[in-house]
Amino acid sequence: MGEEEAVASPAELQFEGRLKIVQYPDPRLRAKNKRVNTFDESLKKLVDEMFDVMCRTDGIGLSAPQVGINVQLMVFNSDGEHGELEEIVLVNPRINGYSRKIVSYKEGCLSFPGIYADVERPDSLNVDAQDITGARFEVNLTGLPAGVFQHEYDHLQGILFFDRISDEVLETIRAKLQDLEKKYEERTRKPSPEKIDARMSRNKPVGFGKS
Ligand SMILES: CSCC[C@H](NC=O)C(=O)N[C@@H](C)C(=O)N[C@@H](CO)C(=O)O
Ligand SMILES: [Fe+2]
Repeated sequence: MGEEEAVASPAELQFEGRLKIVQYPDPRLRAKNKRVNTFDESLKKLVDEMFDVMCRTDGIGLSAPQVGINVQLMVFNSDGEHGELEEIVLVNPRINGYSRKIVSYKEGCLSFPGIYADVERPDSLNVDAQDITGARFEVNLTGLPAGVFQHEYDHLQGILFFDRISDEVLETIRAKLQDLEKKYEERTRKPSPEKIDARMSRNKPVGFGKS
């Protein structure tokens, strides 16, 4: 039997003032994210504020741990039926299956300002999630929305985009990651909780589950 997943208390969905993007190597990006089972005004406020931060920072998707709230929640924009931008909210998402087709996309992450790298991911997938009211739904995603979903879903598992790239590609962004580690140490006066140099020798990027 699998491990029972922790559920967030209503207080864990609450926040004061404006949300701010948490940058690598902040440990909240690697912390466990609890399931949400409170579908109330606090959740709506959190979602509204996440869309606001995402727009202000030129993001195309955002996960709750990136604003320091360790719960299984993500938001992103996708093309609606008539071409207009649609706001998508996924609570407690789960991936049912992936396509065999793999595509490469130059990804950036709001928690790594100005850093981009090619990441390979399945082109489409089928997902189960709950909406902001708690209602369950299933959706097929393809192309950019599939890529954004997988990027955010990884955040909910504590996986960051550079975990999925080869050592060769990692080498091209290593100095910038080290700059972020240094900035974190200066800002917090604490040692960086992770160092890219410790990862450089591990040559196998994180893989995908069932296809
Ligand atoms: C391809 S998935 C990127 C999702 C990411 N979300 C959270 O970290 C994100 O929004 N990254 C931005 C840096 C991004 O991709 N912005 C767009 C639009 O400005 C870009 O092309 O840089
Ligand atoms: Fe990200």
